[in-house]
Amino acid sequence: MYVAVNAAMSVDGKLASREREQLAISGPEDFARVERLRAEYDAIMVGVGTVLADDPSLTLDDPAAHGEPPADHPTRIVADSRARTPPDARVLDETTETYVLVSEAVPTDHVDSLERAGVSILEAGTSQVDLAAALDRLEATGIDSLLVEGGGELIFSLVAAGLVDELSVFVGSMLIGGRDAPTLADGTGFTEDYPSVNLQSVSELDDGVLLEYEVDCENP
Ligand SMILES: NC(=O)C1=CN([C@@H]2O[C@H](COP(=O)(O)OP(=O)(O)OC[C@H]3O[C@@H](n4cnc5c(N)ncnc54)[C@H](OP(=O)(O)O)[C@@H]3O)[C@@H](O)[C@H]2O)C=CC1
Ligand SMILES: Nc1nc(O)c(N)c(N[C@@H]2O[C@H](COP(=O)(O)O)[C@@H](O)[C@H]2O)n1
Repeated sequence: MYVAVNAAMSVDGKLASREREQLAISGPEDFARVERLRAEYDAIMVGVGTVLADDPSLTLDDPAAHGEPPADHPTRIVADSRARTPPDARVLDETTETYVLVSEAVPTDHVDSLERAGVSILEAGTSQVDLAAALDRLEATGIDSLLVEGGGELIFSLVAAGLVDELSVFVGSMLIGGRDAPTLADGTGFTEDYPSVNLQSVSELDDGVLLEYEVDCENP
């Protein structure tokens, strides 16, 4: 499966405030670019931390704006080992299909309530979602391309597992600060074998800069 990561960060590398409050780091040009990007992918993925913090919809704002016939909304995917996604989360609405990736540690009653909300549950991994196994199984359902929008914990795990092919980051002209504010790649961090990223393009957008990289997914 082809995996791209897209996110927006401040100049100091933060995705949100230390209170994990969603911030508009992107401006209108970058949000329009993300809308076009979403239409190019079979599925959009986030971690449950982003669902709990932002309650995103992960749908297209205007499917008709992408041509004729209108674009399909991408499938939505949440990495959520213990199925903490609230049944009334926007990502579970009826606009399009949603997979929640869980692990063997998931409480049965959480699965039951998500299944009642119409969610497809896919189990992979023991305590946390085994992302490589889950992506293989999603590919078997016909999902060949995936756009990951965050957050930092999920992005780190995907990079650490060598699953990411490309990375685009909008750097907004703001500072957020805070040692506990989420960054582009959180998790445990690397101490050796730092993944290499190859700069492909730099462009000015809104009041910031869009950086596009190819990620060496063979060498995490
Ligand atoms: N500026 C931007 O572009 C974006 C900003 N954000 C911001 O980021 C913050 C959320 O990021 P963050 O807290 O890092 O949360 P994430 O969205 O990265 O979700 C992390 C959670 O995903 C679950 N998970 C399941 N499997 C895995 C795995 N294999 N590896 C890692 N995580 C896994 C874990 O919960 P469990 O163990 O329960 O499964 C984990 O705590 C919010 O403040 C949001 O506003 C988010 C997206 C984009
Ligand atoms: N590209 C981008 N720029 C920002 O400034 C952001 N805060 C985010 N956040 C991501 O967008 C999701 C919101 O999705 P919906 O519009 O509700 O579909 C949010 O959850 C983050 O993944 N992205």
